[in-house]
Amino acid sequence: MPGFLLGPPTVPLLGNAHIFPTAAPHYKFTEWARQYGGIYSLKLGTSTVVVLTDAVAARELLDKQSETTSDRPKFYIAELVTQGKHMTVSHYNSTWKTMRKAVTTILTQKAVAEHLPIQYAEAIHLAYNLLRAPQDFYTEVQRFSHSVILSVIYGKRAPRYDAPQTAQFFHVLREWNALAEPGSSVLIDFFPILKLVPERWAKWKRQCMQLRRMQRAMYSALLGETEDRLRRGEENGSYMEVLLGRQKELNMDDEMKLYFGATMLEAGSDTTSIWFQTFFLILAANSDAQKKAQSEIDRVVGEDRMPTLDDLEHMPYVRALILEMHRFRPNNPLSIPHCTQAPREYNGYVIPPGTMIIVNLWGIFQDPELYEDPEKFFPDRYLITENGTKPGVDASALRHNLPFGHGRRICPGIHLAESSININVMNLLWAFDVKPETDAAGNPIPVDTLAYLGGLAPAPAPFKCKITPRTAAKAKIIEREYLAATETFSKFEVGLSPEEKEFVARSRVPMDF
Ligand code: HEM
Repeated sequence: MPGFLLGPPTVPLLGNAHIFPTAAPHYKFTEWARQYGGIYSLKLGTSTVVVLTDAVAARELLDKQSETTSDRPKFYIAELVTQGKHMTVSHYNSTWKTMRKAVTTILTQKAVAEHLPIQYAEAIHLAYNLLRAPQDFYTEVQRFSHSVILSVIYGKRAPRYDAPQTAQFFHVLREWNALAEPGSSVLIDFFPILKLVPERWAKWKRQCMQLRRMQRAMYSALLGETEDRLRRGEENGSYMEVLLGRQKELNMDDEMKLYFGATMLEAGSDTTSIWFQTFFLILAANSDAQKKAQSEIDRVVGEDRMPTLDDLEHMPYVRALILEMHRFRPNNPLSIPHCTQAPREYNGYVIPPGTMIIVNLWGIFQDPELYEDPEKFFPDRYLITENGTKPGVDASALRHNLPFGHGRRICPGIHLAESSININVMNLLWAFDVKPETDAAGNPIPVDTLAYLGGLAPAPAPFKCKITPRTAAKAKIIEREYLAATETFSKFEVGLSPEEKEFVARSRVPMDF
């Protein structure tokens, strides 16, 4: 006899809407999980939300039954802005399938290996910029992530964060994130009557239209640049060149082409950069783990060269540190919600079609039944057991790429993200010491590792830390490698603004470190 899921008590009409958390919802969802169990439900109006704080349930429903649990929930704001063409939030339909097929061809492990030269070069540029302006680390990691994906997709790099096109991209991205923030958008989805509010009283409708105009102008300009280069016979192997040649075969209309680029740039720029902002935050708070990782890197790499990806297999502690980073502060604490397209039954519970399914990664990774002292940053746990859990615990539903999601919606950028993470973690630990900022009396000002902004992928609230080269010799090696990467960069230094050209030229004048 099927049963119904437990959850917080509801009130007529609203269900749980009056207690639905709008800021940092993963905390409340985790609190409820400890009370109602690893799978419970919430009601928002007439709709149902199921929260999974249980890796087994997530695997059974989202990995194993992926053909009926890969839809995304209704998202009216995204519909207005992108007309259903943004792959990350698009419904599980033919548009999504076309775009997913296109993305899979560029981001396979083999294809990503071909992008490694520009990833290495950008990682060296990141280290070089940190020598010159360490206080800008927060925006510099954004520039790095953006430049890598911009080169892969549009064949041009972003050498400077505050150059007009790059600044505009991050401005539009911030507007989009703010508008799509679960707090503001969820109510419209669950109480559709709000859609009828006329535009003059609904500021969010005007904001959606303005954002749509900004997005279309920006992505049309980028696409136009690629088309012009193609016409001039100046191809440089970017994915948009391939796509323009195979548009008919891939069955993409112009709007899909535009939003395909948008999805990739947004997903590729925001995520990896948040990972690195968190990395600096955690290093500033954990000097012991930092020193342990540095001594392993020094043993494997030495003083005379920078690390390479081949070195990583000889660095168990650094690999453990990366896994612990993903567990301790997952980029998407609630992954990205899925939605059922058919009735499901799990463990005797009924899940109706159209149910939003949220995987509470935060709650899973902070579960004291699974992890010893889960609130402690402790990379060694991944040296003790494969999944970092307490010895003897059933961890068969955990996997190292759990922070990248589930089933057919699993992050297609996983290989690109992993190479960026692996290269930079080794480089940065090899090259720099990261410490808390000090006050006027020289006392360290502790960082707050729980101070985060909002959104589905919350970034650490801006913070200060001290990033200093570990030795002058290492600084010189970074500079040498940066100058040697000029040839790799030059292929992607196309269509640069005067500010960017001037910046690039200035950055290639050797400094006295
Ligand atoms: C630290 C880095 C990253 C993390 C932790 C991450 C995590 C995620 C997660 C949790 C999802 C949702 C999966 C699901 O619905 O089950 C996702 C989706 C997605 N990610 Fe990533 N991601 C990262 C980097 C990237 C990069 C570099 C790219 C692009 C180059 C990318 C492109 C995408 C796209 C396009 C989707 C939507 C997939 C779909 O809906 O079918 N991600 N990512």
